Amino acid sequence: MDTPTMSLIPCIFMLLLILLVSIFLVCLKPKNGQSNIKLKVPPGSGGWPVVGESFKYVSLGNGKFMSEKEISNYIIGLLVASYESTSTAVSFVLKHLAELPHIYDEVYKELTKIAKLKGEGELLKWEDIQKMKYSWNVVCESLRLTTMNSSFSGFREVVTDVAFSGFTIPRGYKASWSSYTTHKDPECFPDPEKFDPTRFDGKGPAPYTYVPFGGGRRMCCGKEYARLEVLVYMYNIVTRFNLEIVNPQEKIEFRSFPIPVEDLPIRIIRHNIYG
Ligand code: HEM
Repeated sequence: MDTPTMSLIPCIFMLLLILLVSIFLVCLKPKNGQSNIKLKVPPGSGGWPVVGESFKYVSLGNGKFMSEKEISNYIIGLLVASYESTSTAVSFVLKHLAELPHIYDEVYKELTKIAKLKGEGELLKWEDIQKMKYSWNVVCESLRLTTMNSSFSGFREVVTDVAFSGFTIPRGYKASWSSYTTHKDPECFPDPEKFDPTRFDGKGPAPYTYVPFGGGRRMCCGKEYARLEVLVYMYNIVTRFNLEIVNPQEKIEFRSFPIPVEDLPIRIIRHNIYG
């Protein structure tokens, strides 16, 4: 019988979208009439307002409510920042695991050890996530090589004149930063194209050389949540399936997010860690 092949990206996108919308709805639901944000629940909604509608009722505290433009900006911001980033991260972790059997084997050892200490079907606990050190190093290395913010990350105001590569960027200018070149700089990461999770052992890379989540005051506020999502996903895949890449020559286009041009087909082969 043929082993199943699936195009992972659409499946991952769909699962994460459902998860995010569910979490969002749970956050919006007032608990015993009390909520962190001031919500006026639309009449007849039974306490479960739909996402877009709900924003209309969030008070800005000065008797004003959000405009439709602001609402759509927030929703698009939420989708791009949280859902595209994490689903892309998961896709590339699976790609690296499928391409590099020696890395898969180490992750498999770590994750099955955790699984076997639990009952079959028992859910992960917070302490289990803390034990996934090698697996997290693999995620970090995957994020380094296929950095999300490949061409553009956002703007920073230049606070002092900066001389760079024969150019002067004057104080007060807005500069767009990207981690792509830093992550591939051999001075920061020797043999930069090599997939090597041990770079993150011990103290790991020097400060501000590894910045997939940005840095400073505007650093990604979803980092820890993303870590949880990616590790839980990885655990559930690796403890159930072996992975084989279908087209090792598949090209990756780097737009604002890296995109495998053929949707990254991966062959999944079921295994049972309990024998
Ligand atoms: C692997 C997954 C993720 C990556 C690689 C990522 C990366 C980033 C980066 C590079 C920034 C810009 C940081 C800066 O300017 O210094 C950012 C900002 C942000 N991220 Fe993430 N992110 C991820 C997941 C998430 C998730 C899951 C959420 C929400 C649940 C989220 C919410 C945000 C928000 C709201 C901002 C704007 C923060 C601000 O401007 O103060 N991100 N993210």
